[in-house]
Amino acid sequence: MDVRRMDVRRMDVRRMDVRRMDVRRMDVRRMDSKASPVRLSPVRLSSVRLSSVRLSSVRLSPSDSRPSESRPSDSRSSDAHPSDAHPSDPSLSLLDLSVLHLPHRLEYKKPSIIKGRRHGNALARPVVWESTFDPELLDAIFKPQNLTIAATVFAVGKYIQFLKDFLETSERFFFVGYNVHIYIFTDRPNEVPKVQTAPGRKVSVRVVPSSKRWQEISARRMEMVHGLLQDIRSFTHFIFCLDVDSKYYLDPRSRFPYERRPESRAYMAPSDGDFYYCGGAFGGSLTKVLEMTQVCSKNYRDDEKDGIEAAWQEESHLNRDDEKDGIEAAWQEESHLNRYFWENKPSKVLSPEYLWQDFKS
Ligand SMILES: CC(=O)N[C@H]1[C@@H](OP(=O)(O)OP(=O)(O)OC[C@H]2O[C@@H](n3ccc(=O)[nH]c3=O)[C@H](O)[C@@H]2O)O[C@H](CO)[C@H](O)[C@@H]1O
Ligand SMILES: [Mn+2]
Repeated sequence: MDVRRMDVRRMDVRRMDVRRMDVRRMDVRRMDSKASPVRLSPVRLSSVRLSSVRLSSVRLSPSDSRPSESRPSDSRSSDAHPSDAHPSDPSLSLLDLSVLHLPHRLEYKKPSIIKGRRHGNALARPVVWESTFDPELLDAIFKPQNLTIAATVFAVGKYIQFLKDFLETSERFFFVGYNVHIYIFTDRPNEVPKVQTAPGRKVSVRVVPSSKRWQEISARRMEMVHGLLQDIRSFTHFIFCLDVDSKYYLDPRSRFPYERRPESRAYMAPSDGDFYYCGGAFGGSLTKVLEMTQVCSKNYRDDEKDGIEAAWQEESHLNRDDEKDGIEAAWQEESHLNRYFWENKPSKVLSPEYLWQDFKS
């Protein structure tokens, strides 16, 4: 999937709002699940941080999901452990105190994400960002409490192919050191990959009906998750319900999508780089931007003139369009921009809040 082909909108931070855009109307949907070199830049993709790692996701067209005669009541459970119950644990009752109910039809100003980061927003609820918490401190407080964390993940139809990555990266990043129980809902129990789990962690499978409509698969998760929660409520403290087409990652800079071919003037060695800067929002004083655009455009043109295309054409990391003419840096001007900012550090770096991937609007 090429995220560049998706619509990235410029967001005015003063009027920032969660946008709802149906990604299903985009080309991405028609992507063949077999041919899926996913190029997601770490900065570009909206991400969720759980336990200090990013969870990024891709989606497939679930067109080959099979209809099924079976009904929801076919769901089988193989995972209840009532003997583990510790209902008197104080953290269970504490959770209820955190619920705020909105008085009927009260109108109020939209909470600010910007102010909320430092001062608490209109809801007196923090917006959780990296650096607004200290993972070591949280672990020191929560680990001794012997908490049980559950996660649900649906892998129906061909989405089963995502499960291996999901499970393997969960094992490495998702609440490491806690009791973790992952509940897989699938119509293909025989295809669930075997993944080695550390002590205290387990995975179990619940069989659910197939469906040919992805809308139904996605929507019926609420009902099935609800059913599961009834079974596990007495011995589970927290639950996270996750898309299976996700995986956790902590990318080293050697894996940033910089230009990696030494022939290019945008080349970045594996040990180079600070951040991956996206090309969709930059600015500054006129003279600085003038310098920058001059260097980048000259380097781009000189690369082109050098006719290194023969060598480049063989590069496997080129996307299809690049292969055709073989003259562009991996990510065109963005690659040159990244090289430039490696040598000439920008005076300010904007967070991904300033240019967010819009999946929905
Ligand atoms: C990252 C994110 O915000 N994802 C949400 C977005 O979905 P996405 O656009 O990410 O949709 P999606 O195709 O990932 O479907 C959601 C999930 O349903 C499951 N699935 C779907 C199709 C299928 O054939 N088999 C299967 O198992 C699977 O776990 C998948 O991860 O909008 C959906 C609305 O319906 C859900 O709210 C998703 O949670
Ligand atoms: Mn998804």
